[in-house]
Amino acid sequence: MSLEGKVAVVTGAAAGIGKAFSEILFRNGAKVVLLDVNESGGKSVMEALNKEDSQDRALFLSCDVQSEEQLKAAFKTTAETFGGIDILCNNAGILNEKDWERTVGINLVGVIKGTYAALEHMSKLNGGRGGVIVNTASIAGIKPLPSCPVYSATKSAVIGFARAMAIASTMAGYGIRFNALCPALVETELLASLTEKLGQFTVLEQPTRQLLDKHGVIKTSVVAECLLELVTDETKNGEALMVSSKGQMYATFPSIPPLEVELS
Ligand SMILES: NC(=O)c1ccc[n+]([C@@H]2O[C@H](COP(=O)([O-])OP(=O)(O)OC[C@H]3O[C@@H](n4cnc5c(N)ncnc54)[C@H](O)[C@@H]3O)[C@@H](O)[C@H]2O)c1
Ligand SMILES: CCCCC[C@H](O)/C=C/C=C\C=C\C=C\[C@@H](O)[C@@H](O)CCCC(=O)O
Repeated sequence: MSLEGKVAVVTGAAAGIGKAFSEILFRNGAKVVLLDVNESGGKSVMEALNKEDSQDRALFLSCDVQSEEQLKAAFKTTAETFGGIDILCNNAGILNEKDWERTVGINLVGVIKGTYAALEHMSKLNGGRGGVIVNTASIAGIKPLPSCPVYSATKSAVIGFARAMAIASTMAGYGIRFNALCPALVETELLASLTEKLGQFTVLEQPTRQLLDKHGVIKTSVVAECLLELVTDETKNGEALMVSSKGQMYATFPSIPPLEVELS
């Protein structure tokens, strides 16, 4: 699928991985709507992108993914401004074991709210053009991080949500592909101030830091290249793409023959 003229929405676009997603989508020809709670960061990413050509293809809208109302308003503005939505990156996320309910609210509930609000514009059942939705999960959603049990749980959940929605979409005819992207450790602010973020699991901070020392961190641009693959390769549906300093690999999940129910 070519990105020329396509309309993409990225949550958590003001910094880190979301900023890199916005840049790669924009530079491949998409119109990109950047959603974030960080207004100054979001506006500066928008302005930097719009300086790259003269078509004003980047738009920042302030939006907290915890709010269904704000998400619906942002998608409505996107559709009215650019004439539809083809791509959604549910990327906004935090790591905070101390405020674990907020972590669930942003990392999991925010992804579900974003997806359902986007379906109103993207699903062929609602008059949309179809397209692709990618959830930013984490390798911690496949290989749990003991110091971050709630974070790990939210990331397993968004992988499961993408896989189930992929089957639902095929069965119901939404015309939307659903995938999850699972990075290892990435050079962003999410890895800063770990001591405060781990809460009662601060006792496990040392082995987590050793993980960082052992494996290092990857650049956001490497993760963005993986997003491009999931968005443009129309054969990818219900996939979880892992990426680390060792390279990239699609996750395989066990089939459970005696319990398997044929759904598609
Ligand atoms: N950095 C890593 O090592 C790593 C690894 C795997 C997965 N991830 C995931 O990647 C995603 C992006 O994280 P990052 O590393 O770029 O972090 P980051 O902190 O650099 O960026 C996160 C962005 O999300 C925004 N945000 C936070 N809460 C929000 C909300 N309620 N509504 C809208 N925007 C909000 C922030 O303002 C920020 O701009 C997250 O889902 C994270 O879990 C990160
Ligand atoms: C505090 C770092 C948070 C990073 C979150 C991010 O989403 C990336 C996670 C990437 C990799 C996770 C790997 C998990 C490995 C564990 O199963 C185990 O091997 C590590 C044991 C070390 C420990 O923390 O106890």
